[in-house]
Amino acid sequence: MPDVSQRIEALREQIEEANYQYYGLDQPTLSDAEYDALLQELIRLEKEHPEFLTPDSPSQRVGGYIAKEFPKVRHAEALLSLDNAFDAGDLLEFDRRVRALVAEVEYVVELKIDGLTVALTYEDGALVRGATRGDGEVGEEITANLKTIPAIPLRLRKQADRLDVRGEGYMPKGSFLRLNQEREEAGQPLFANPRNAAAGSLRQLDSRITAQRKLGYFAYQVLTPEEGELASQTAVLDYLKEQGFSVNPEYRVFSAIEEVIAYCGEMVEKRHNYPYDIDGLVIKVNDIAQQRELGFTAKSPRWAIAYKFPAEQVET
Ligand SMILES: NC(=O)c1cc2c(N)ncc(C(N)=O)c2s1
Repeated sequence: MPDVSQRIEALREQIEEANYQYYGLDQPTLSDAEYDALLQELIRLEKEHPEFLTPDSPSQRVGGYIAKEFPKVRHAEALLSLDNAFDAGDLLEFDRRVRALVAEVEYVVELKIDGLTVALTYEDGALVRGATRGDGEVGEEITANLKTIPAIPLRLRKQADRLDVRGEGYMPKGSFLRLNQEREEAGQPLFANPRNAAAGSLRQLDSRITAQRKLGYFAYQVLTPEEGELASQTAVLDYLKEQGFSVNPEYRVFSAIEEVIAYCGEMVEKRHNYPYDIDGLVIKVNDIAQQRELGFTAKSPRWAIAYKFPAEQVET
């Protein structure tokens, strides 16, 4: 009979691997029943042997920490907002500004998830802090709540002294519909949309409530790609996936803005084809060195722009 600490370690590895397969690779390996059985055994063993409990154990995903308030935390680098483009003219203008500064350019186009931006910090491979965007400079520290989101790894899969990740926390449409049904049955006020529901869920003082909200997370940026010798945005996305993050697979690379414009037109028709809300696309210069050359204006990167889908006629 392996000793308890070996059994606990084995359970943690199996559970985190199952999370990665399900949320990182979208290829589940365990059934829900098998997964729950492992998690229940881990929680039981950690209760019987608290000396083996560690903060990065997957048992912490069920929450249980009740914050009094959310401490403020200053971001390592400001989370700037994106300039917006609403039509082909705006995108052509963006491309002209880019090409005035860099010669050959390639664009990556990613889905703009309608959630809220969340910054994550890992030290020696462990998630040590997570924060909301706040005003871009200072956010709210909501680490305990973020640990309940299986798509956010508690430990990185590859060695990294320090890693700062940006991504979007969101509530899948299915979770939103189920939550509002429960609230309606309980006579509670309904959430207007998945974005509000995600914001409310991430800012719960009781992380057990966050754990029940079935939130998701798509990682899309690292702060210092040069450190990891990541030369392009597509290399950053591959790296994030290797590290165990859930990375949205719907991204395209184009070498001409006309192709980006055509893709934006296609996506207006497909915007409801996903199990989560999107409100546009994010177009970025792919090459990291060119992003550095282009730099930032006072409020936004020069190397990226958000294409916003046209407002829809609300059925009255
Ligand atoms: N405000 C921002 O910088 C961004 C906001 C978002 C968003 N809501 N969804 C996806 C991305 C992305 N894939 O880069 C970005 S970037």
